[in-house]
Amino acid sequence: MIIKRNIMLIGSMGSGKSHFGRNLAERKGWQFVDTDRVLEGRFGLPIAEIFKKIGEKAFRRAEMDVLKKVCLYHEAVISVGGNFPIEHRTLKVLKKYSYIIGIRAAQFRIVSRVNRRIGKRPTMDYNNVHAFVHAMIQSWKPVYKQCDFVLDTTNGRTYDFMQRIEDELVSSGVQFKARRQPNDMNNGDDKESSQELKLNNSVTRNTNDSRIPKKIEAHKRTSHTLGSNKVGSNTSCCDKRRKQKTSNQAGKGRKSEAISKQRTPQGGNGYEKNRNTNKRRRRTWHERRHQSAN
Ligand SMILES: Nc1ncnc2c1ncn2[C@@H]1O[C@H](COP(=O)(O)OP(=O)(O)OP(=O)(O)O)[C@@H](O)[C@H]1O
Ligand SMILES: O=C(O)C1=C[C@@H](O)[C@@H](O)[C@H](O)C1
Ligand SMILES: [Mg+2]
Repeated sequence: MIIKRNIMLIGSMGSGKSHFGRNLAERKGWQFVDTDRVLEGRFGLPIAEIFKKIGEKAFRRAEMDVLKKVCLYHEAVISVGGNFPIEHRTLKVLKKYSYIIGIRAAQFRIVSRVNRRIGKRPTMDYNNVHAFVHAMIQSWKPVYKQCDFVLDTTNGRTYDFMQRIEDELVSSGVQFKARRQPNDMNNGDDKESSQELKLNNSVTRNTNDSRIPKKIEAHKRTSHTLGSNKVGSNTSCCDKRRKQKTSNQAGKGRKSEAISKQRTPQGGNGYEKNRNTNKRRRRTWHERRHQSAN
């Protein structure tokens, strides 16, 4: 049985990823995540503006960062940006969690779709859309070959496409793992999840191990830091504390010894002097009684 967490739609610009992603999520009652919208939310700017502000390299890094996080979502339909350079290595990691659907369309259809909103796609050459789209489709061909399923959206109704996807999911036998519920803590799902994340620590850091109480975590962190970076000072700190404790106890012993020496009838007036501190102290009722008994 194939088990995945979510469905991811990849494909060239204007192929219909966002359009079908939204519809599919609605149909399945799942959440819809569009990496373009996530980025826009993060930067508070439209895609083209983000591009202008931070440049293509930083944009791709930010996009990758979003992808690494959202690919771990459960029961989500995720639409990826249309110019995301999906390499074999990236796709392999994404496939571990996501059922990958490649969305494609014929050149003429893509040209008509991208021409609807000129300027929205920062890397698109709007002066030469046909040639640009042609080259883009060629570059996507090898990627579609690695998808779990490819949907051609050139002609047809959205409803029918949704039905085709559902049929394909049934025939492929893929099952989607639901998000862990709080009372499922001991069913091993949580353990598996953190192992997966550790295995792919290039994907994301495991920060959601809620089983470790915060105090213990903080303690662990402190002892780790002290233990690894400042071994000497940690040891001496403990030693100092231990020594102080011992000397306090010893001090108490000496004090009581000094007092007991004064517990003599010669002590007289109900007061006694501590030889160490040279201070006078009123004896307690018990001490006075004991003294008089002596
Ligand atoms: N099957 C369809 N029927 C009618 N309109 C469609 C269909 N598919 C996509 N569109 C329209 O085409 C345009 C581009 O589609 P969409 O934004 O979904 O593409 P995309 O693959 O997400 O593109 P990008 O990679 O740029 O984000 C949108 O205006 C969308 O409404
Ligand atoms: O031109 C581009 O590089 C982009 C265009 C849009 O399709 C976006 O989906 C994408 O994130 C970036
Ligand atoms: Mg889109």
